[in-house]
Amino acid sequence: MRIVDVREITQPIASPIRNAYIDFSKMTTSLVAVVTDVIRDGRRVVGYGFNSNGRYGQGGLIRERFAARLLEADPKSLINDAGDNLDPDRAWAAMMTNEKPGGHGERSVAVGTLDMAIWDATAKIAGKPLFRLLAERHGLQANPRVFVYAAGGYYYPGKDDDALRAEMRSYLDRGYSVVKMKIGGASLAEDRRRIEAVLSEIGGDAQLAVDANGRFDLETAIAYAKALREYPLFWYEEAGDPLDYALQAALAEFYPGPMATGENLFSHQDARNLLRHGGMRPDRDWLQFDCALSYGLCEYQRTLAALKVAGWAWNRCVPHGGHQMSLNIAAGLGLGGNESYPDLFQPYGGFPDTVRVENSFITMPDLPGIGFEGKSDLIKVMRELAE
Ligand SMILES: O=C([O-])CC(=O)C(=O)O
Ligand SMILES: [Mg+2]
Repeated sequence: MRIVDVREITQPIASPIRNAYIDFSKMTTSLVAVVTDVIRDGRRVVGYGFNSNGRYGQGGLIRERFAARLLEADPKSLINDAGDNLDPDRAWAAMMTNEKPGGHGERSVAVGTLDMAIWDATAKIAGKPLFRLLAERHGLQANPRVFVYAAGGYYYPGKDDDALRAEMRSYLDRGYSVVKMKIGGASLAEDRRRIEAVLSEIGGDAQLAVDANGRFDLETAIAYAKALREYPLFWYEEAGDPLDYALQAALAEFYPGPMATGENLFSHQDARNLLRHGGMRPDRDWLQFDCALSYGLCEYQRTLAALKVAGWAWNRCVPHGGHQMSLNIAAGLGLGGNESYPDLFQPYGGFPDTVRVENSFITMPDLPGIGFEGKSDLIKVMRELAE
């Protein structure tokens, strides 16, 4: 068996929303297909992947380096010892041939996108949902019930507090009991007003998390901490620059509630540095590393190993990104849950069509692979690329 083709297309996921750092008016994603010569249920097995929102499509890197290396490798070097399936770690090693360590940049997005497709193909060839394959590999019991929260609350031209409240109410109506909104894209006084509007809307029905997208310097991060700690927030996310571990550690002195960060750390070494130097507290804080931005699931397993060494439980991880790949990792390896964007980044984000959110939990259906075939709008664009 072998990989016979790797395809990439860069697709728009643009919208007029804005967080404290960027707008999404030109946002794109790379959609990739890893085509194999294996037939299952009368169909050629094709693995699919895409990168998470927030970083752009990686067509150049994928086509020039990472897909090219997969196709140039000796096919036998990419499969397992039994010769009956792909070996994602061997494929990962082939992609990373002649890449120096450090300076992770955005090649981690290109590799993470292809890694998603390789794991999708691997689980399909094994005839199992990825979350079950992962649980077996780790000697764990899969738990198809996964916590999900609704992310949104963006700044948007002309959006007033009533529109923000209506948005949050609509997430509650769709089964969520934790919602997230953006802060840091307005003055502290304005953000306080927005937060209070949402808190009064959701009352005791839900909890609110806030996300500053790395906008604040230390002084501003602390000024917000002093204001935010008066509210019963689910978490205070990405206050400062993602690589400023000293800022994060200093912030912990002013913010006794849960902090969250990690979506812009793209390697297990960066994650380890956060745990070593970022003052994050394993009893209450949350880690948001997103495999689709950070070299994929092969690397994410190394990140989880680093967590264990640092004394962190895997259920402190609630990945960024709202994709089914992280849902599988959560269900297979016991993460604390996953992000979800009920109104954004379609058709890539979200759940298979049959899935309903109840009390902020979903149940994973038993679909082979990552489960893309269960989401009709998504599998349609995927098949246009490769089948
Ligand atoms: O607005 C973004 O870039 C997405 C984000 O931070 C999140 O989902 O936590
Ligand atoms: Mg965020």
